[in-house]
Amino acid sequence: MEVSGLFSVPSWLMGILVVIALLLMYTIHKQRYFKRLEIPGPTPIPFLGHLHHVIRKGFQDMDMEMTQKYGNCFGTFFGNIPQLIVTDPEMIKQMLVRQFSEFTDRPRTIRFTKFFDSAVSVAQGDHWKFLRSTLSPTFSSNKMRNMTPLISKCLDSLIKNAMTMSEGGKSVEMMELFGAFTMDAICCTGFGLQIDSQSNPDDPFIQNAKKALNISVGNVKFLLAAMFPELQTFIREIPILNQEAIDFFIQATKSALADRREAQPGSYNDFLQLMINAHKEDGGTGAEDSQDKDLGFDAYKKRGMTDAEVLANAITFFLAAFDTTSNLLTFASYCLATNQDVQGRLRTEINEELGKSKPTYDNVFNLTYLDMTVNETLRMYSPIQRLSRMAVRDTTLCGVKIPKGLDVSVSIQSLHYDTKYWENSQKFDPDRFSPENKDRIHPFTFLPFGGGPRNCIGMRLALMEAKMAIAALLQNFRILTSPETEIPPKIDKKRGITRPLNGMYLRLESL
Ligand code: HEM
Repeated sequence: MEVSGLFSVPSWLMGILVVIALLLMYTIHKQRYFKRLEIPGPTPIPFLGHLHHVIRKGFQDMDMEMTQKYGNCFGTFFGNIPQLIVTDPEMIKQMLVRQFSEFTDRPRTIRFTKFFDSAVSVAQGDHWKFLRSTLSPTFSSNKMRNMTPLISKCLDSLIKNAMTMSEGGKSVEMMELFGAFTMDAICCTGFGLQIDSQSNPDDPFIQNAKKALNISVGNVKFLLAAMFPELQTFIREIPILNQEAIDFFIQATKSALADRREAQPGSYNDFLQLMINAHKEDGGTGAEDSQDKDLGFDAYKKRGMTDAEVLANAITFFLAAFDTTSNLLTFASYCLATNQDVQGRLRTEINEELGKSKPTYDNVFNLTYLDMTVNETLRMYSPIQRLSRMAVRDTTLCGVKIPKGLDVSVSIQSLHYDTKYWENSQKFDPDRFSPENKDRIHPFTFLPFGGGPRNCIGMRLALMEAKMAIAALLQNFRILTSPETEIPPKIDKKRGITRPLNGMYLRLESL
């Protein structure tokens, strides 16, 4: 082919150049999204957007650096998918609470395995409303109170395990200690399963939970979906979770379900049972039953939960509860080891209020300084770094135009470290949350469990478990740093969950 009569280019090369030009036009058009809305933000790289920052720095550091530079509302790109990052408390309040009806859904930025479309965390519209209203009663204070004996049993194993691991003054890897405790607690409170992963760190539940959560974003389907969001209708199965591990949990849940069907009515009082009660035998079966069309709230209620929904939600609870709660405990122990004054004050409170009594739901929720300490740990090391909503229709948020479908993400850590709201924000200081100071905390600047009607459904369970475990640990041990303790701990940037990169080694001295 002749170009302007000057030189000739083979047609195959011309074809390639045209395709490249079209692809470039596509990505440039996509990435002009925020320019069209007049929203500031860093310049994206064609196709990748800001994915290279996510991979290199992780969400936490990327969000904090960009917030410093572009303010509390700016646009970024996950591949070619626009994401508005917000840290303005007023905008957050509007989105999570006041304008919730316009932001009911979480974006399916990348549509992972179709199986999870039936999970309460992923479901949208009336399907979410139905699942949330069916599952919420499981986490009432009364249900939590009734679970005290189950957690108490797991605490006995935690203390026994801590004794063994710390024998001879050895450093204890706290992620391992608390990972096993959290797994035992989820299994018994959620599924009535008595596993003792604390005596057996190679327990398949622990191993598979770790495997399942080892999220990999380096696969071709994932990158294609980020670069060409339109293809997501066709690319529905993006295997970022480890399928072998998910299959393990599917089998474990199926066998727990089979046990229930043979058990006497009233034998179980956990959330698996609640789902079974809401389950309809002639509902759909199998993962294919996931929701592609919205039936409407009343029709869902009438239909009850399907097999696919029971399974997807059981597994979601496993996964949502494991890393979050165990990392909260890991960082709480680090904060106590590096702040002996706080640890001393907390032990005094525990001794005065509990003495030698075992921690229970009621007695730990009465401990003010424990609550302050847990909150400050959650501020500094929020296990979840971002929370997201999607506009279900065109709207505005505090004057900013938000088109339907836009992913609006709140950078939790940027908020938690913002010196406008938190004086000396790098300092661990539980007194920020004292009854006298609490009222001075700017609303919607502390969001470890999210906010509004779609906040964390498991918050009460997580706080109960964490508070009972800290109280039991301080009744039995002094937590100290060891030569292996990394101060400050490096954070694993490759995960959306805040966890130490190199483990958390501390010493536990028996009291
Ligand atoms: C320290 C522990 C935990 C932390 C920090 C945490 C944090 C969060 C956050 C930030 C969200 C998003 C909220 C929002 O978008 O506004 C969330 C949602 C969720 N969490 Fe948790 N979580 C924890 C423990 C748990 C536990 C123990 C469970 C279950 C047993 C759980 C189940 C869920 C579910 C199912 C959702 C989605 C709720 C919905 O979409 O309706 N989480 N969590």
